[in-house]
Amino acid sequence: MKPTIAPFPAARPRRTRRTAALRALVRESRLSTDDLIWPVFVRDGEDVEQPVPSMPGVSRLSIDRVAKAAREAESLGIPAICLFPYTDPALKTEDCAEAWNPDNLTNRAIRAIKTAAPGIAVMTDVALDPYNINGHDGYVVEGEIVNDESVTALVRMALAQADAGADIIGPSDMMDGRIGAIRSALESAGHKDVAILSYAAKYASAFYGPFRDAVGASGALKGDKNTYQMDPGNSDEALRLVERDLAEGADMIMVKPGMPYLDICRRARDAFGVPTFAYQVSGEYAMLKAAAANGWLDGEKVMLESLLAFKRAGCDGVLTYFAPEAARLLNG
Ligand SMILES: NCC(=O)CCC(=O)O
Repeated sequence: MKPTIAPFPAARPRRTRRTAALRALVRESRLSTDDLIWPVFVRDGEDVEQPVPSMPGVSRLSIDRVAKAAREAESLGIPAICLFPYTDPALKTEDCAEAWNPDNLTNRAIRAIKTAAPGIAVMTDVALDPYNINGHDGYVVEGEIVNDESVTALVRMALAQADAGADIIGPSDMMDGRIGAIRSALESAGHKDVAILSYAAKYASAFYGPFRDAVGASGALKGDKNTYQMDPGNSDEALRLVERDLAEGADMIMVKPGMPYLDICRRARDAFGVPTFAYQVSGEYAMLKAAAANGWLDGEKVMLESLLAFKRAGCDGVLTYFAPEAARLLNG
């Protein structure tokens, strides 16, 4: 669409910016609590809230506290919560068997949330890194991250999460073929209504640093994730991956990280028109929090502006550690 604009002074675009009421009338994108997915870190214990130093305001929560957080999220109008486990290093192995333990942290947390806050959607993460002694999202065999064997394990993990009651499965591992494999396993197991939000365009980014501290993966990770996550220089490839994941049965797609990749959000939205999400990752959160703590930025304003930018870029919603803080402001 080519916008039509009369020559000055017939057109004075400042007319519609003159008052708050006029600006509200012509605003193109809006942020609401409906747009938020809240990522939460789960740890062992009872009544524990352990702050993550590189993510001010974010804590690892014991399951009882996760249930409480879910109730709070529900009352704030946040539609979904996404679980990430901080796994005891003693449970990390080469075969990653804890990943499909029906009683692992994530699966227990799903059940606790379903009891405490049945109205909220529970999203889970599918990748082996929280359970892998090597810190990688797939199996490591002789220094290589092997694809097909990893997919078999990821399917087991996803099935255990669906059995525990997950509403949305979020494969973040970036192995090839995992969406189709998970989709057909879910169908066969009778989980035909469990949705898949595919981390379709997940980049090998340095913005994940604080997250790896939060889930205790920084120490475990040997090497980097460049052979499976995307090269930050690529854009056409992201569209191919989104198309592939949709063809394999993804219901929704994600671009990750968020702020440095808004161009990818826009391209994906325009090309496919499917429910599109972005993940405003830990490093993005940490940057804004650090600048605000120093008084260099207005924390609340940059938070809301950064979240609105995802909507403008075509996203339906955003995974953000700011979710409860943003929701409180949005609810006024
Ligand atoms: N699979 C989930 C992540 O890698 C999150 C990254 C972040 O928040 O930095």
